[in-house]
Amino acid sequence: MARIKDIRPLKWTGDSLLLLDQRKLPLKEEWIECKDYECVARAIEEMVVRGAPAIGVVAAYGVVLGAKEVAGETKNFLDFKAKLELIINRLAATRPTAVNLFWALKKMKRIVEAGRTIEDIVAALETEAVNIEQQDVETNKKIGQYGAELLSSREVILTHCNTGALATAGYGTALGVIRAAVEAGKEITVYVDETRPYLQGARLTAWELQQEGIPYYLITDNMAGWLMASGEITCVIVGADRIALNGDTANKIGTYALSVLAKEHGIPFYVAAPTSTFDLSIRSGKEIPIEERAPEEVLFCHCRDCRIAPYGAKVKNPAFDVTPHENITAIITEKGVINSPNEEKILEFFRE
Ligand SMILES: CSC[C@H]1O[C@H](OP(=O)(O)O)[C@H](O)[C@@H]1O
Repeated sequence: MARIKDIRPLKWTGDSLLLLDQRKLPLKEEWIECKDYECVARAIEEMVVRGAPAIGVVAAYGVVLGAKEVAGETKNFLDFKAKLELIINRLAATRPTAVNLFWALKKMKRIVEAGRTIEDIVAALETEAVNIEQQDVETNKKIGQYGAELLSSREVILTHCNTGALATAGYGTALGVIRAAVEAGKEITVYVDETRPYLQGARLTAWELQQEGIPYYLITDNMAGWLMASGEITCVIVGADRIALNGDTANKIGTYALSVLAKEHGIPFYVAAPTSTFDLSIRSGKEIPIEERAPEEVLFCHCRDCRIAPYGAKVKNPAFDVTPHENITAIITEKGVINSPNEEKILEFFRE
C-alpha cells in the first residue's frame, strides 16, 4: 500500500505562523514567517496561502497573533475586545468567496465574546486555532475514506485547481480522496487541469502528486472536453469554496464548464468538501459572492516577467464560478456522501 507523505502548508510556532509560500512553488520551497495579524491578512490576499479550508485555519491563527499583540498593548478589557473585533474584521475582508474563512472567524469571535479576562481569551483563542487546524486534517482523511469507497479499482480522475494538502491544513479534500484511494491500493491516474490564470493545478497539484509518486498528466484547461469525449476520463473530483443550501457550489473558475462537459458525457462529477464549506444561510448559488481578482493575473505569466496580452487589453478575472447542484453527482463530506444534492437532501443530512 502506498505510503502517503504528510505535506503541511503551515506551522504554528507558538508566537508566529510559518507559511509555505505557494506563489513560489513548484520551483522554490520558501517559507515566510508571520509575527502579526496584518502579515497573515496580506498572506491570504496575496495568495501566499490559499484554498478554502487553509485560509480559515490561517485566519484563526491571525486572530491569535492579533490577540497577543493587543494584550501586550493594553490591560483594559473593553479596549482589548474592541481592538480584537477590528482585527477579526480585517481578516474577514481578505477574500469574499470561501465560507471557511468566515466559519473559522465566527468560532474565534464566540471565544472573544465569552471570555472573562484578557489572559483567558488569549489562551482559549490559541487552543481553538490549534484545534481547527488538527480537526481539518482529520476531517480531510474522513472525506478521503468516504470518497475512495465511491471509486472503482481503476480510475482516471480529472481534477481542477488545487484541493490538496496545500489548500487545507493537510491531506486535502478532492486530493484527499485521491490519496485515500491510492492508500487503499486502487489504480489511480490523475489528469490535472493547469487551472488558468493562477495555475494552482500546474504549480501546486502537480507538485503534490509528484511528491506522492501518484501518476498524473498535466493538461491545459481547454483539453478537458476532448479527453472526456475520447473516453479517457472516468470521473471528475473537485473541491469547493462555498456550498449553498440547495447544493449549488462555488469553486475555482472553470469548474462549472467541467460540470457541463461531465454531464454531457455521462461522467460522475464529485465535489469533496468539509461540512464547514456549507453556507446554509443562502438558498442558492446566486447569493455566493464571487471574487474578482487583479487583471495582472491574466495579463502576465505567473512570474509577472512576461506580458501575454496587448497594452490596453481589458480583462475579466472572476476567480470562481458556481456549479448548479443538478450537475453534481454527489458531495463527499467527512460525515458521509450526499447523492444528487438538493435542498431537501442537504437539510436532511444536517438534521441527522
Ligand atoms: C480544498 S478546496 C480549495 C479551493 O480553493 C481554491 O481557490 P483558491 O486557490 O483561489 O483559494 C479552489 O477553488 C479550490 O477548489
